[in-house]
Amino acid sequence: MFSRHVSGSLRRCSGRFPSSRAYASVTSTNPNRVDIVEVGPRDGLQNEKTVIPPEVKVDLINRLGRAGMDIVEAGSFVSPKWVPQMAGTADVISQMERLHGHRYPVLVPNTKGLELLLDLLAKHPASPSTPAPTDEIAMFSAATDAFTKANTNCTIAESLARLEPVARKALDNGLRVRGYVSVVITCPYTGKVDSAKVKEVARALLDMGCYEVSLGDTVGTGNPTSVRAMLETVMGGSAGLPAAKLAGHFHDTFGTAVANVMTALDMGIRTIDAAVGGLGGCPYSPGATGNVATEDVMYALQGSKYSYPGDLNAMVDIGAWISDVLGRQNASRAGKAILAKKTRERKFKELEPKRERDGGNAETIAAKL
Ligand SMILES: CC(C)(COP(=O)([O-])OP(=O)([O-])OC[C@H]1O[C@@H](n2cnc3c(N)ncnc32)[C@H](O)[C@@H]1OP(=O)([O-])[O-])[C@@H](O)C(=O)NCCC(=O)NCCSC(=O)C[C@@](C)(O)CC(=O)[O-]
Repeated sequence: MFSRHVSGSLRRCSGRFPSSRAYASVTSTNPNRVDIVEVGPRDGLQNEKTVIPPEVKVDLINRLGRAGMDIVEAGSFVSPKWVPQMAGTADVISQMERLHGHRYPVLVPNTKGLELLLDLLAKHPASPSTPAPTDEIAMFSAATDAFTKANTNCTIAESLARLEPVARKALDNGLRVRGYVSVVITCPYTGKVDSAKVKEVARALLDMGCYEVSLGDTVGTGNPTSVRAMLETVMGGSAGLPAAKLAGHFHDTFGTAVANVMTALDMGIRTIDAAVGGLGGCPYSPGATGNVATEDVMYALQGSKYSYPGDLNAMVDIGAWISDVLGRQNASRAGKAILAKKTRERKFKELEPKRERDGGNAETIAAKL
């Protein structure tokens, strides 16, 4: 089967959710700079049917970094009994290229996961030439008990109680902490989700010291109307959460993920999670498809007021490469269209000598391609 820049200063957060170690998410002072958290190597690969060899994961992360993706979620320290695809993250993050100014968050579900990570970091300290494997964890809860139980074997309240000491210890060890709330629109087990619950869980994660909470439409049923309504609840009212502390994480099950990204940006959110080639899915969200494709987000933002990291053409090539390696369809619409255009242009160029020889008409030949 396996055949084959941007860095900016981190701003300390202030205001409603003070934490001496917390950081604002936006790495640029440009108010229209969109941070893309490339989640392909983690969210993308965790749902593959076969376990991906560490060298493929390392290759993917290295390619993404070289393509200018400056925040790459590199893996997770979860139970291998629950998500075998993420076993070997320690090897991956100690072997991957660590580029200065880039961030490589890893998912941690409990104290055990954090301890495994801290042991690894002790063995691979930063040096003047090489940054530490990571300086950031991501913790996750959800907006329904049913999903939290399926994903982490506990209720929401138990998960928050479990995560609180993880956040404290991570912050004490100089790590940034990001949070996730899953199933912010629909739960695969209980249906429509109450946005007030999303707000409550996101607030709890921010209060623990998360510098940002990513709101996950895990099932991918959201559309601009439901996403807007959810964000209005989360961000609205006197106790509304600030857009600067939120990120959007949209799966593309119903083909609305790019529209949902644009809705989130419209509402002031400036951090978007995306996966190259539209990889991914959550093992505990049956029927959901991959994340919004990074290439599709980049393409949608072209010519807009928004700037973003990374090189679209390089990402298109990586999307094609990893889809090929995994033997799966490339789920990026923009990626496939750009590749098809590149193929047409290459063929057109290859036919140039023949065209000249035959006195052929360039437009006629181009039309045949
Ligand atoms: C939370 C637990 C561990 C509870 O699982 P549990 O079975 O209740 O935990 P446990 O403490 O009884 O441990 C069971 C076994 O796992 C081991 N163990 C325990 N913890 C770890 C660890 N950290 N690393 C390595 N091993 C661990 C532990 O040592 C023990 O091993 P044994 O004694 O049987 O040999 C489990 O449910 C789990 O790992 N869940 C993770 C599920 C997951 O990764 N889901 C995908 C990520 S979330 C997501 O994708 C959504 C998101 C973020 O993308 C946003 C969105 O789209 O919504």
